[in-house]
Amino acid sequence: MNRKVGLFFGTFNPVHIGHLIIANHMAEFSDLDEVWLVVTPHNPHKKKSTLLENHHRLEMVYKACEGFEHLKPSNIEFGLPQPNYTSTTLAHLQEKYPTNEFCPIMGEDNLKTFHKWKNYEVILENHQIYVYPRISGRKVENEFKDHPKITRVMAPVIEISSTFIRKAVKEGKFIKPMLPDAVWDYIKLMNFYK
Ligand SMILES: Nc1ncnc2c1ncn2[C@@H]1O[C@H](COP(=O)(O)OP(=O)(O)OP(=O)(O)O)[C@@H](O)[C@H]1O
Ligand SMILES: O=C(O)c1ccc[n+]([C@@H]2O[C@H](COP(=O)([O-])O)[C@@H](O)[C@H]2O)c1
Repeated sequence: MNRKVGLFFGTFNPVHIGHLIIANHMAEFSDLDEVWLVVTPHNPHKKKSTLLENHHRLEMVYKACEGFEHLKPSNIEFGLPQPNYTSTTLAHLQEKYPTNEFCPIMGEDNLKTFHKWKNYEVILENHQIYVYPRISGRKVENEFKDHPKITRVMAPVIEISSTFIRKAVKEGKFIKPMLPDAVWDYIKLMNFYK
């Protein structure tokens, strides 16, 4: 049987409830059978300076997904060339799991810069992209507006970022509700982001 797998890519430094709510919402309220949270070693558009090691970010995603039947952590990009281009990862996954149908998941904000991604036309040709709403100023008025390969899924908008969390932890703020409990505990235990 073909499984429809949503791919939620991110650096997850750290994974937070904003990520988890979207991933779970996609798994529960769209036709995706499951959602993989793909931990990216190096986003082509971001600096690596404040990044925790790959295995720590993966461990936090693993802890965040525990107890969610349809959410899975993925380290598939760890063995691929860096920076990690999504088109390369998709080609690799399709070869490894030929019967799965892979559908990248992205926020509406990412759709605005999607034309700058490497081989974005190839991604659109071969994959259905699932887009959820974000608050991000102006609406998307570009070539992707009513694109047939884009499926929109309504989901709650939760404006938390990993940047905010890293800064708050550094300042000693108590922000436990913004993170899955096990992730908060792990950050404390390991003394991350101090
Ligand atoms: N609060 C949120 N709600 C929904 N999607 C989010 C949220 N925060 C980030 N995302 C999206 O989740 C994916 C992974 O996010 P990423 O790991 O880059 O987190 P981030 O919080 O944006 O990180 P940073 O603040 O370090 O840049 C990206 O596609 C990003 O756009
Ligand atoms: O393939 C690309 O050209 C490309 C360009 C920018 C971002 N991405 C991927 O998109 C994911 C989310 O990006 P971001 O910037 O919203 O954190 C991240 O895991 C990146 O690897 C991919």
